[in-house]
Amino acid sequence: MTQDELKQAVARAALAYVVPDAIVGVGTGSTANFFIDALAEMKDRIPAAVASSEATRKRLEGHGIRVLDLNEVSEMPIYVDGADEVNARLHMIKGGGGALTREKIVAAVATKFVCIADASKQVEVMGRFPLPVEVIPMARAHVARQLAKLGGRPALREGFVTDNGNLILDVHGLAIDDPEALEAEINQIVGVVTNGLFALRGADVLLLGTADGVKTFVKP
Ligand SMILES: O=C(CO)[C@H](O)[C@H](O)COP(=O)(O)O
Repeated sequence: MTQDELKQAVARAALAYVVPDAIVGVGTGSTANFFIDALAEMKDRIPAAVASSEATRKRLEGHGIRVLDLNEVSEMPIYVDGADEVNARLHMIKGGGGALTREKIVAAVATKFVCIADASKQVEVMGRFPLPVEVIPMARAHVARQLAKLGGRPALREGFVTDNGNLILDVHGLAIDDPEALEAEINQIVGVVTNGLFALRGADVLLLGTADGVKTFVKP
């Protein structure tokens, strides 16, 4: 199976977690796009969705799915999104598409985070994928110096501005042996909006696309 077929398979499997008559939170990226396309088939059974990026909002609306502002929503049973890396504790690195902050905010409101990923995203130790950090533009150099003190090599994502008008530093070479501690530590740096570690609030369910079919992992 191709990587896209694996992504499509997990996207379809995630439909089983969508709660009829309830709002669904939707992530960003190519796997999330397959989920949006699959969700369109059951759009009559969901009242609306919340989008984690402008790209996702456009794709949902393109399918005729109503998109609500998160501030209008107090309960959301599930949030479905992809990941750049995911470990056995269902901690993730996210933000390859630069939508990490909105993804983290929408996920925080959801009761259950369903991660959909092809098998290439499963890792023992996270960190091969550079960790995205969203930064207020005037703090870019300061934050880069602080990240270097943590042992990372930050690189500005050239020509990229987030939906929030900020910049992304992609941090290479970080040793991520304690993802929860590192997530908290990076978020303490003044000028950081958030970082792409999703460990303090990881996924609750991982649907992993493999050559042997979709495997389900539940947060230990
Ligand atoms: O965090 C993300 C976007 O900010 C994506 O979920 C992550 O980059 C995975 O993307 P894809 O499904 O295209 O592999």
